[in-house]
Amino acid sequence: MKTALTIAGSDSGGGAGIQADLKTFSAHGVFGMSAITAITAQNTVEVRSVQNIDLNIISDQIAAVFDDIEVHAVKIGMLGTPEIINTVTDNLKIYEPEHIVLDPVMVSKGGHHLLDSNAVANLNETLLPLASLVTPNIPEAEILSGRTINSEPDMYEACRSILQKGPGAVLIKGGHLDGDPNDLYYDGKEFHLFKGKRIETKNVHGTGCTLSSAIAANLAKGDNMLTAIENAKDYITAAIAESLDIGHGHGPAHHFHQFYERVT
Ligand SMILES: Nc1ncnc2c1ncn2[C@@H]1O[C@H](COP(=O)(O)OP(=O)(O)O)[C@@H](O)[C@H]1O
Ligand SMILES: Cc1ncc(COP(=O)(O)OP(=O)(O)O)c(N)n1
Repeated sequence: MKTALTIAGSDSGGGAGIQADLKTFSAHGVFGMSAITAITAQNTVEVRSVQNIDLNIISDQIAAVFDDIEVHAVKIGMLGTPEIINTVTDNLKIYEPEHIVLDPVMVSKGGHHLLDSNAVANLNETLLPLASLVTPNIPEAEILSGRTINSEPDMYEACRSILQKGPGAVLIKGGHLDGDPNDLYYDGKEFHLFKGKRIETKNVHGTGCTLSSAIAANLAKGDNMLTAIENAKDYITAAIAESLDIGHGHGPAHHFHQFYERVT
């Protein structure tokens, strides 16, 4: 059985964070494991409060998994502070997993800051160079690249700037632009536009978490990077198309356990 580890925050509402990641791993037939970096009191409407986890406990969770179990891919989500970023980086340098998908979570859909603004430098300098793939949304890509992104052509220059910070590849997600949600990939050699069709729904909570963990699951199962992203894009599109009207805000994506049976 293939395995994947998510290093991320908990969302009590179950739509994003660790909960979305583990549901996604499971739907892909991958055994999911977790190292929790923060506990958020969150629902489909808002993030009410956040408790960051003690650095030693974060470190111990990662070590406990790697010391015992073969990890085929790692997904990284909410990290919160410069100190948490440094702790995670130090551990990844020790265990050197083959695939690291970094979702540089900064702000929740409801506008709550999930990453200290003074932590972006740490993200750029320490963690980005270790990532096989970094998957910012448009506001995150603007911060990482230092460029304004108003259109698809702007995404190309932002990809180039982010790649210079050292990740193996970058995928800028286009969900926050008007029009169809196309995601742009760049690995220094080629660009690839993963085209989407916009689904009219408010229920898009946790879509970024779901996409990045689906990519990690597909890499764990042996897909190459482009195939892993293509398959993950199909997964998130189906998960949004049949997203759940749970709660009073942005409902969650629907994780189909029969996803592969449905499409094959
Ligand atoms: N309304 C939508 N219809 C179809 N796909 C969408 C929609 N909104 C977002 N997506 C896709 O979901 C994924 C996550 O997108 P995005 O919303 O940009 O990230 P985040 O959740 O990190 O803010 C991307 O593949 C994006 O293209
Ligand atoms: C604990 C936690 N981690 C990450 C997020 C952000 O998730 P994302 O997939 O970007 O979804 P939205 O917040 O934009 O709905 C989160 N909210 N909580």
